[in-house]
This record gives sequence, structure tokens and C-alpha cells, in this order.
Amino acid sequence: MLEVEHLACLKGDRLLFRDLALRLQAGELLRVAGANGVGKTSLLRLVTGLALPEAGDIRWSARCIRREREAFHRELLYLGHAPAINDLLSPLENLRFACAAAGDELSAAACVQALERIGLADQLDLPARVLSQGQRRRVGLARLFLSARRKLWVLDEPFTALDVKAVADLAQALTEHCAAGGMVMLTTHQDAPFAVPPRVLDVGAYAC
Ligand SMILES: Nc1ncnc2c1ncn2[C@@H]1O[C@H](COP(=O)(O)OP(=O)(O)OP(=O)(O)O)[C@@H](O)[C@H]1O
Repeated sequence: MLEVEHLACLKGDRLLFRDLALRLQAGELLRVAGANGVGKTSLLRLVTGLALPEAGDIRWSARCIRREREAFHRELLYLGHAPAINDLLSPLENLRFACAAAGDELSAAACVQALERIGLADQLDLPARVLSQGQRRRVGLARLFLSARRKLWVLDEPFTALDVKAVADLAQALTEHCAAGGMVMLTTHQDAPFAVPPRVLDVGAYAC
């Protein structure tokens, strides 16, 4: 379980939010909502341990994520709002690099399968710089199909630039991850076709 209590986020000299609390249990999908600039991305970065809070506690399996950083990160998949892609590399090379950097030893065949599943069968070997925005997004999202063992998926605007079918497929993949005992925490400004509407956390309710 992910537990957050009394969380405060400072940017420069501005307190974005304070006293934010959330709980995410196995099987749950949480949508982090709020206006532009309210602090959704900032919250995701705090929860993943990529940024430090001004105040508050973040626990994974009842342990502080700062003290158990490595164990926490083994169970976490974080995809930021901008696809982290090297333009000179192909989708396959990018995916293999991202997996290796995260400590996942995966075969080329498994990566090819994930890219095919996300709809990039015809772009496997193209340099990433020629890909469309939606295809670039898909390169990053292919990691979802290789990350079932990572319980917590934290996704910043995963639906951006995807076409209607890809949005539906992604919503299905996230639902399946939760059904298998995983957890998803995401931001999105668009309505995604989830079979069951996700629980919503409004960051604006904690704004300063
Ligand atoms: N040095 C700084 N001083 C003051 N405010 C800052 C500083 N750096 C960032 N900010 C503010 O912190 C906020 C960061 O917002 P964040 O990216 O978390 O918002 P968001 O809710 O994800 O927005 P969006 O919906 O646009 O993606 C913004 O309002 C930004 O203006």
C-alpha cells in the first residue's frame, strides 16, 4: 500500500499544496486531478521519490520511501509527461536502454513483442526522431507490457497524443494491471474510457 500524509510541496518560495493525504491499495486506480500548475506533476515526483517534500510522510508497504529507496524503486514504474527518448536510437534500442537502466534484464524478443503490442511493429528500427508524437508516446508506454512485476505504476499524462483506439487499449491495460493486484496513479486532462471510473484526488483541495 502507498500512504501519504501531511504532504507539503514547495517550489521556489511558493508553497503549492499542504496537508495532502492519500492511500492507494492493491487493485486501485487513482486519477490525480486539478488545474494547470496546481501541482499534479510535482505530487507524482514526490510520491516516486524523485523530489523531496517540504513536509510529510510517504510510505510504501508501511516503510518510508526515503529509507527503503531501492526496494521501493524495484516495485515502481514511473513514466513522466515527456517521453524520455533518444532521437538517434530506434524504438527498440530506446526501450532496451530504458529497461536496462531500470535494472530489468529483458530479451530483445520481449521488447519487440511489447513494441508490437503497443502498435509500433512497422517502426521498430526507425530513428526515433522521425516518429510522430503519438508514436513517441507509445515507445515509453511499451514498458507497461514489460512491467507487470512492478506493482505501482505512476504515469504523468499517459494518454497525451494517443489516438482513440490507443487510449482505449491503454485504459484496458491499466485496468488489467489493477485487476492483477497492481496500483495505478495517473494524471490526465482527458476523459479516458475506464470501465469503472477511477477514484479522483483533487490537488486543488490542498492548494495554498
Ligand atoms: N521556482 C519556482 N517558484 C515559484 N513557483 C514555481 C517554481 N517552479 C515551479 N513553480 C510552479 O510550480 C507549479 C508546478 O506545477 P506542476 O507541473 O506540478 O503542475 P501540474 O498540475 O502538473 O500542471 P499541468 O496540468 O499544467 O501539467 C507551477 O504552478 C509552477 O508555476
